[in-house]
Amino acid sequence: ISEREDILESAQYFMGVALLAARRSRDPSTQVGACIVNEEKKIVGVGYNGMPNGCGDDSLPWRRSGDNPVETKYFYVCHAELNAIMNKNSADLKGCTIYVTLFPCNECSKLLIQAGIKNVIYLSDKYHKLDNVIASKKMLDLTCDSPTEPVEKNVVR
Ligand SMILES: O=c1ccn([C@H]2C[C@H](O)[C@@H](COP(=O)(O)O)O2)c(=O)[nH]1
Ligand SMILES: [Zn+2]
Repeated sequence: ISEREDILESAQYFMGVALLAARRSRDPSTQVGACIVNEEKKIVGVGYNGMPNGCGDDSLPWRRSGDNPVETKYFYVCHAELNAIMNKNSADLKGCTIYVTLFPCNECSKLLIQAGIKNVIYLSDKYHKLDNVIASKKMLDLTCDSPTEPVEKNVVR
């Protein structure tokens, strides 16, 4: 029997899990998935962006803009990274790697850092010009073991 040559590399596999999680998101504009992996390369938490538990899928707004910010999604939505941390099935996340389909915002980076996550591998960096993402990168550069890395898009999709 000949050896298979198209086996997924582990980074592609974990980003694939993050992409699958993102498909659960009800956000009409940006769906984000996150997959946290420990040092033994085991998945310990998965999440996607969504409204808080118990708030009901249609009770809060999904719109991006409006005269009243209370009528936009931003005050309500739980980010994928927060949900991946909250869904963790392991006591602690020290030394873990997170695979995330969108570069984490500053608030998520603070959570990742405080949880002990040491590597961030991402797919899209579409908000790289925003101040919150610039600040996020500064914090991750100071705390991560290796520089935050993009995954080759064409290999994952
Ligand atoms: O670190 C992050 C940053 C953003 N998200 C989520 C939050 C929102 O649901 C979308 C962003 O919506 P836009 O319409 O593109 O502004 O992404 C996240 O989960 N993690
Ligand atoms: Zn965030």
